[in-house]
Amino acid sequence: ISGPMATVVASGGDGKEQGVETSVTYYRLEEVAKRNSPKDIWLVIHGRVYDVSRFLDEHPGGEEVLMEQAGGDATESFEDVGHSSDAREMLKQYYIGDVHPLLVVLDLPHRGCYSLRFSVSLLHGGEQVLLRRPC
Ligand code: HEM
Repeated sequence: ISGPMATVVASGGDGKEQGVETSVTYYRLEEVAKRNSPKDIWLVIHGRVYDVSRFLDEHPGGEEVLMEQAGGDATESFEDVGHSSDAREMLKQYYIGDVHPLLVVLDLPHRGCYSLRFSVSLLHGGEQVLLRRPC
């Protein structure tokens, strides 16, 4: 992988909706991690990448909690708060792309143990892959 991101164009649905194409930009966690300054903040929530730079001032929970998660995976803290459905709806405004499942694997640490299950829907119709580095 040479660049920080990859863009994949997938045609949607069963092929009946002709001309409907969804373009998704995939980011590496490495690239997201760089966006951690007060003027440039990205977060990952449920595998999706959000640019919340212009949301800092508006967040009802304050900017500090967003700063703490800057450049990282905020899924757990986002869920712990029990955000309302309105809050979930707001996410769409800041969505910029997905974390690519394969790029997640490339970003995994070479040391330490982990066990990760993910689906490679792009390659094989939703097949589940279990990746494990034992302790
Ligand atoms: C783009 C991502 C986020 C959006 C759109 C968002 C949106 C909101 C909204 C609309 C509220 C008002 C209450 C509600 O409707 O649930 C809220 C409250 C809150 N948020 Fe977020 N939030 C985001 C990320 C986060 C993250 C990552 C944290 C990390 C801890 C967080 C912590 C909080 C807290 C603590 C409150 C409670 C404030 C209170 O009740 O006094 N939020 N958020």
